[in-house]
Parts: sequence; C-alpha cells; structure tokens
Amino acid sequence: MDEQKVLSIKGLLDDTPEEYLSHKEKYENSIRKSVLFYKTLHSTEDENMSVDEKTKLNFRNIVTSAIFKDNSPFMLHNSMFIPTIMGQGTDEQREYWMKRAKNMEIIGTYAQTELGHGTFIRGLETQATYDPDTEEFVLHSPVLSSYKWWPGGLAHTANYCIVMARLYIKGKSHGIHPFMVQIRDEETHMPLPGIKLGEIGAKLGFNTVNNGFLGFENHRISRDRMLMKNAQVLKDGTFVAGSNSKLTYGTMVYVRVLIVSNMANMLAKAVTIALRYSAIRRQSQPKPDEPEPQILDYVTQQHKLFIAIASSHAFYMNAMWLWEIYYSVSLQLASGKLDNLPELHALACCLKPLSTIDATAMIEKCRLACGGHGYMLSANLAQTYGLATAAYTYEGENTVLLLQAARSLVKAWVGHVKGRPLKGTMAYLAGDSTVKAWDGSIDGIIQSFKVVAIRKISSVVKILQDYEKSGLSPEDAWNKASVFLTAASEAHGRAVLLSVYKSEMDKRAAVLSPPLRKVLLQLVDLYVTYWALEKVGDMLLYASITDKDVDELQRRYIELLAAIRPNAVGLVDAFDFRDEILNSTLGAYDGRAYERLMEEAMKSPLNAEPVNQTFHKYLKPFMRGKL
Ligand SMILES: CCCCCCCC/C=C\CCCCCCCCCCC/C=C/C(=O)SCCNC(=O)CCNC(=O)[C@H](O)C(C)(C)COP(=O)(O)OP(=O)(O)OC[C@H]1O[C@@H](n2cnc3c(N)ncnc32)[C@H](O)[C@@H]1OP(=O)(O)O
Ligand SMILES: Cc1cc2nc3c(=O)[nH]c(=O)nc-3n(C[C@H](O)[C@H](O)[C@H](O)COP(=O)(O)OP(=O)(O)OC[C@H]3O[C@@H](n4cnc5c(N)ncnc54)[C@H](O)[C@@H]3O)c2cc1C
Repeated sequence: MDEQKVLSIKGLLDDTPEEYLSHKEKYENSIRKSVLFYKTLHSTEDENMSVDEKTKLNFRNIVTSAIFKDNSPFMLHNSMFIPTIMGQGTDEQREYWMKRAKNMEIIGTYAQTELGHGTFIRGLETQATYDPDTEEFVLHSPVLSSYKWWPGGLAHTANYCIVMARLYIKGKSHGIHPFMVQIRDEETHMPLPGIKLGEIGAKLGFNTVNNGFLGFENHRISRDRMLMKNAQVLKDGTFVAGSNSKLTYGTMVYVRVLIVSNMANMLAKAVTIALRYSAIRRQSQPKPDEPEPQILDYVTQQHKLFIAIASSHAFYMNAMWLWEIYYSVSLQLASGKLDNLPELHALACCLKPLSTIDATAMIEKCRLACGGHGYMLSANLAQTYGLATAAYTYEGENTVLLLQAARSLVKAWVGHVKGRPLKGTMAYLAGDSTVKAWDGSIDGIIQSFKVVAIRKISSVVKILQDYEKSGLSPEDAWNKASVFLTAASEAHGRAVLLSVYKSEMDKRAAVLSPPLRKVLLQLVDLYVTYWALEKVGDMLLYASITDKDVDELQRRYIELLAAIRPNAVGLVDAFDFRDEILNSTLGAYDGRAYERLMEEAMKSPLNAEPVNQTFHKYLKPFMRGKL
C-alpha cells in the first residue's frame, strides 16, 4: 500500500507517545488507529487481484502496518481468520464469510491454543458435539485447561472466531476441526450466552493485540458453521473424513511463510535504526589528534550490524521463494494432489524457526549496538525485539517445528539409504558428503553447509537406530536423540537459507547495474562467510577446513566489512522506511537523534511540572525525619 497515503491519514500518528498510556488506553488507541488504517487499506485493495497478488500486497502491508509500535488488534483478522475461511471453507461458506470479513462487517480471530495446550493440537480439549436432532454442534469447555487462551483480538475486539475444537459424534472423537463461531452480539458486542471472554493480561510485547481467553458453556451453533472443505458432518451425523487430516493445519503453514517475510521486515527496521544512529554517533578518541570517530567506523560495530542487512535480504529472498512453493502447492491441493505438502511443511518448519531465531538475536544486537539510547523505548528497538521474539513461540514453537522438520529429514535419509529417490530441497542429501579439500568460494562454502547437513542427518539416524537396536522404543529413542535431531534440522535450514539467497540473487544479478550488483553480491559473500565462521566447528569436522583456511576466511570477512562500509547507510536507506514507520528517535532520516531524544523526553508526563507532588507528600517529611 502507498505509505504516503497511510501517513496522510489524519490522527494516525500519536501525539502522546504510546509508552505513557495505560494498558487500557494503549488498546483503545490501537483500535482507533487500526480503524483509520483499515479504511485506507480497503481503499487500495483491488478485488480483481489474484490471491498471489493480494498476499504479496499483504507482505507489503506488513511493512506499513509497522507504523504501530505494537501490533494491531485486527492482526489475526487478516493473518489467520481470513486465510482459514479461504483454506478451510466450502465454496458457499467462502462466498458468504469472505464478503463479510473483507468488508470488515465482522472482525475475526483464530482460536486454537488453550490454557493447557498450544503445541499439541491433537490434545486440544474444547468439545464440539454434534446433535443430529437439532443439526447443531454443542461447544463446551469441560475444564479450565480447555479454555482458549492467547488468540489475538479475542478479548474485546473480535465478534467471530474460528474455533479449533475436537469433534464428537455419538460419543466418538473425530479429531480437531475448524468451526466458525459468533462470540459477541453484532449490535451490542456483548458476549453471547454460554460464552466467557476476557483478556489474558500484560505481556512482554503484543500489548495492543488484545490476546484473550474464551470458555464455552454448552454453546450451540448450527451445522453449517463447521468449515467443511476438508471434512464434513452430514445432517444425520455421518462423518466424512478429508483426504489428509493435516489439511486442517493449513493456515499455520501459510502464517509460517508470512513470518519469514515479517522477520525480513522487522530486521530491516531494526538495522536501519541502529546503523543510522551509528553514522551520527561519535564516541572515543583512538587517535589523539583526530576528532571522535563515527561509531560506525569501529569494525566491531560493523560486525554487529552488517550481517543484519544481509540477513534481512536473505530472509526476504527465501520468503519470496517459499511463497511461490506455498502458492503452487496450494493450487495442487485444490486439485487433490497432496504429494508436495510434506516438503512444504518441512521447509516452513525450518525457515520459520531459523528466521525468527536469527532475527530476534540480531534485533537485540542492533539495540545493544546503540548503547544507552538503544535502551530508550523512544528508539523503538525494544518493542521491535518484543514483536520478533514472540514469533519464536507462536505459529509453532521453534523446537517443535525443528523436530517436525527432522521427522521429514530422517524419513528422507532412511528412504535414500534403501534406494528411494530424494526430491526437491532434500535432493542434495544424495550428494557426496566427503570433502577432500576446503573450497573457500561462495559456492564451495554453500556446498560445505550441505555436507554438514548430510553428515548431521546421517549421524543422528545412526544414533536413533543404535538406540532402537538397544531395545529403546522409537519414541524414547527419538526423545533421547532430539537435541541432535534439532541440530540436523538447523543444518538443513542453514543450507537452504544460504543456497536460496545465493541462487535468488544470481537470478536478479543479471538485471542489476554493475555497482548495485557488486554491493548486493558483497552482502551475499558476507552472509556466507559470516556463517562459515559462526559454524567453524562443523566446517572443521565435516568440510576439511584447515587453520590456514580459517585465517583466510577471517581476513576475507574483515575486508568485506571494509568494502561494505561506504555503502552501509545507502543500504539501509534502500529499505525505504519512512520516519513515521521507523517510529524511532535514533533512526530518523535527518539524523537529529539528540534533538529527538530530548523532544520525546519532554513528552514524559513527569516533565509537566518541576516538582512532583510526592516531594511534599513523602520526600520532605522523610528527609526531615518525620516518617
Ligand atoms: C491495522 C494494521 C493491520 C495491517 C493489515 C495488513 C495485513 C498484514 C497482517 C498482519 C501484520 C503482521 C503480520 C505478521 C506475520 C503474521 C503473524 C501472525 C500472528 C499469529 C499469532 C499466533 C497465532 C498462533 O500461534 S495460532 C496457533 C499456532 N499453533 C501451532 O502452530 C501448533 C504447533 N503444533 C502443530 O503444528 C502440531 O501439533 C504438530 C505438527 C507439532 C504435531 O501435529 P500432530 O497432529 O500431532 O502430528 P504428528 O503425530 O506429529 O504427525 C506429524 C505428521 O503430520 C504431518 N504434518 C504435521 N503438520 C503438518 C502440516 N501443517 N501440514 C502438513 N503435514 C503436517 C507431518 O509431516 C508428519 O507426517 P509423517 O508423514 O507422519 O511424518
Ligand atoms: C504473542 C503470542 C501470540 C499468540 N497468538 C495466538 C493466536 O492468535 N491464536 C492461537 O491459537 N494461539 C496463539 N498463540 C499461542 C501459540 O500458538 C502457542 O504459545 C505456541 O503454539 C506454543 O505452545 P505452548 O505455549 O503451549 O508452549 P508448549 O508447547 O507448552 O512449549 C513449552 C516448551 O515445551 C517444549 N515442547 C513442547 N512440546 C514438545 C515436544 N513434542 N518435543 C520437545 N519439546 C516440546 C517446547 O519446545 C517449549 O520449550 C500466541 C502465542 C504468543 C506468544
């Protein structure tokens, strides 16, 4: 969406910094701004856009929606409620609900996680019992742990939600299915009878997303409220299973893809702030007869920040590549072809964790690189960290997803050993995993990362098999080996991230001007070299790197930092964040960080008066020994 259009919305920008609002005021202010934002958002969306175009617009909107220091209470409406209707509804359900949802006639969320279960979906306890006499489902939360807990917008914003509940028919469980449930009256917004709603309280971040809880007391909904694209319940209670029970998990795969692009965006924001500040901040005097240098000229500062620029590019390239795979698999699923779904799931289970782990760590490093001023909320680095670190957990906790990916990798490797062909992004596992001599070229290092993955996968399979030979059950063997299963998944994810970043850049390089091509390929080189040094232990173990090769890599890394330095500010300017989107005293384009820090400080309510009323009430009596 055109950011100029967004920023021209009157009242969208806060005059009172959000930091000085109460918990309740923050929410109310976010609703006010979200309504303004959505009105503009709607005026720019073209109904004739393809799903692919709309989703890429959504990727773009993520950037614009960052205008809020925290996420909107409408976030789940866009990112999960609508995609679930699209992915899980029948044609007529889509027809009816998409119109209402896209027009914001209703606001929805996605209620899956419960107080007692988040990861283990098959353990969810919310019940949807079919009553054939009335052709209704009875929704019920049998115990406290079955209360829905966490869904964004659920507390006071949404009036509808997708409830993932366990379907019972004649006492038999048929697994977890999606149900469209109205939770509040459309006129009064009061919770409907048999529905308990509330907010879960203050959090590290996401404090305007309005995460809530939801409990059902035998609440009835009509049969047509079960989203029945993938499985159906007939009027007489006959259950018709879908072709694959995991199709119900489809929205989560979509969001995991969205998260990879969101990490690219969050990291780009943070490094823009930190790098611009590093260009104006001068500190220390290494050379007595020279002025204090820009802290950006300290190589340690470049080491902290330049990898964040390259990583944002890497995540964005991988996200666009993954989106194309997601989009083509979705088209295949629509025609009943399921065989590429496992690979998409495994890829999302690698790239969502790695992008969130790296982005969270690098955003924190951007904050730390700004010294004391990075600790100010007005810098907007702490809030950016808070938003990013949430993605480590939501949409599939990272360890759990890496173990899911390991499941696919182990299956692929065992199949390969038995002669079954490998395909897609796992085809490289059939490659030669013996490295005679270290190849320090970009392609050579990427190949070494593939060798590391092959060796880690094969060795953890051996551990599993040895445990099972020793008499352990497959489940116990799996648990015992799980640390190295996640390590094997991470190695596979690294190999994918590196090779996709390189190949996607190579595709684009041909159309770039030579100077731009040079700078962008320097970032690819930096990214590959950085990770080879970060994983030097694996390179020593599996890729025949020698101490001389490491010396060479270190010198190359230092030279790359120096080569990128002249273009560093230009590279973050190229992310093209407007000041209002950065929302940061340190990252503004004009570089007036000190003036902005002081301007923001003066907005503190405490600065409204020179003497606070506690002096006369407490301090003075205290200091006069009268307490
Ligand atoms: C005004 C401003 C607004 C701006 C508007 C602009 C619009 C932009 C929108 C938003 C702006 C910001 C965007 C930010 C990015 C999006 C953020 C969205 C926020 C979301 C908030 C959080 C939401 C949630 O967290 S929802 C809940 C998520 N929960 C989970 O992910 C649970 C994780 N657990 C699981 O997935 C499963 O339990 C499991 C996979 C771990 C295990 O499942 P289970 O059934 O037990 O399976 P198992 O027995 O282990 O067998 C595994 C086999 O199943 C296969 N499989 C598993 N999952 C899948 C799958 N998803 N697809 C396909 N296959 C799957 C697996 O491969 C195994 O197969 P095998 O052959 O047997 O090995
Ligand atoms: C900011 C935020 C927003 C959210 N928004 C929503 C929302 O809108 N809708 C919604 O439905 N949910 C939402 N969630 C909930 C989120 O999906 C869950 O928190 C997430 O799925 C993790 O589940 P959990 O919290 O039960 O953690 P758990 O699964 O209990 O994880 C706790 C620990 O147990 C470990 N663990 C669990 N299972 C295994 C295993 N099989 N093997 C090894 N280790 C394991 C994990 O690795 C982790 O270290 C949100 C969460 C957050 C933080």
